[in-house]
Amino acid sequence: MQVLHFGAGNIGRGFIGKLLADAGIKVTFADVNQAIVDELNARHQYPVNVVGECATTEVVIGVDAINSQSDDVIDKIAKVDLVTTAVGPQILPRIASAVAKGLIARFESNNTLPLNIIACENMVRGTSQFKEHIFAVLPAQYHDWVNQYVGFVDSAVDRIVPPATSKTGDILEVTVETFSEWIVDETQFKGSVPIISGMEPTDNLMAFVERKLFTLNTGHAITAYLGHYYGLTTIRDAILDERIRLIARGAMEESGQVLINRYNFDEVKHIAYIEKILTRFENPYLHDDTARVGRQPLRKLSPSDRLVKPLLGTFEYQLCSNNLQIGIAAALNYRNHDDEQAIELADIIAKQGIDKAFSQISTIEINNPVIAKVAKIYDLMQKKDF
Ligand SMILES: NC(=O)C1=CN([C@@H]2O[C@H](COP(=O)(O)OP(=O)(O)OC[C@H]3O[C@@H](n4cnc5c(N)ncnc54)[C@H](O)[C@@H]3O)[C@@H](O)[C@H]2O)C=CC1
Ligand SMILES: O=P(O)(O)OC[C@H]1O[C@](O)(CO)[C@@H](O)[C@@H]1O
Repeated sequence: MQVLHFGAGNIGRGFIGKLLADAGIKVTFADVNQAIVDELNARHQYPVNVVGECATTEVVIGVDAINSQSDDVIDKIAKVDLVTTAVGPQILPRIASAVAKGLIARFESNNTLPLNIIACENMVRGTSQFKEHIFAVLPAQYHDWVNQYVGFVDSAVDRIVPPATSKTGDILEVTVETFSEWIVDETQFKGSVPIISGMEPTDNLMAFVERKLFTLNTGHAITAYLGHYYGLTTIRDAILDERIRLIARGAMEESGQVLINRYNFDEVKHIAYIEKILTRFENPYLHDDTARVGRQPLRKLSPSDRLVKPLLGTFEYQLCSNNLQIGIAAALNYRNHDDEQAIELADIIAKQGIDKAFSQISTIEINNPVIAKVAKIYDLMQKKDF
């Protein structure tokens, strides 16, 4: 089996590429970072530090790489069995055209073997969204053929992999936590579902996607934004701060009540899931900056993402949302001159005022009482009086 994986970054090298290579699959990375591409082709292997109570270094072998802006990508897509991505949601539209050209090349070479495409991004049904970008640039005459032979498989991906500086200066070295979870929608595959150790098929993907995104990512983002508010630069320091921990845990529990109502999750197991997440945030072997976890606050405040979507869920089931409101106010209060979206967020608030800005970003009606409640907390935070 052969895979083309877009994005030789933290998740690409540290999770998805590793898992596939460990399963004996031939992995080719496609990336825009030529230094990484060259190094992968020079060595065909790289080290992964798996850190937790027992630390090990595992070497991923047999890999190579191509530049994702070269025509090599088109040739590869014509031949491989699987395409995966871990590039970031904002990059998916940018690689759609290369993938569309690859699918045309596959059609022209009459390759009717099943191809499956899996986007491994922090998104709800990210592969389905990727398919829309691909179909927007793929001429209509190929749509039926692609629908017949190409599976667009949604997934949920969970492993904390912050950027880490190698002691030896190795640009390929990556450091990951022990925990990992990759869940794929078995109903969307073309051909038989491949058996790959570490890739778990399910027929109930939405429950897993929402459980991960609206628990781990909700708590993580709130920890990052409150950490920033209190002047703490790492997730570990932030989650060890009792004020932040209470709110992050409370927000995960509020979001959890929505999930329990929606998916009938077992309450005791869900609380245990939250506790496990809190220990993962505390991992003393990972250095994870609040700026990484809080990156792109406009995306994180959008209606279908980890902050506002759980809040909307509390309206649906008439549940309490005090901690989510604090977390959202902290996100609105996030300022970082190195983050384009944080700059844009500050600009929107300066021009429109907090009430209108939050209403516009979240799409919540301006008259909804939650707008005023969040704005009040935001104002206190602005005055450093929260
Ligand atoms: N790092 C983490 O702990 C986790 C990240 N994720 C998700 O995985 C995705 C990737 O995140 P990271 O690996 O952390 O980011 P990263 O920034 O470490 O890696 C992204 C890679 O994509 C490459 N890239 C950018 N433009 C490209 C293009 N046009 N073609 C090919 N490659 C391109 C970059 O050069 C980089 O190597 C994101 O959607 C993130 O939300 C999900 C779970 C955990
Ligand atoms: O990658 P994003 O969506 O910007 O968000 C950062 C999040 O990604 C992760 O790194 C992995 O899920 C989380 O640790 C964190 O909540």
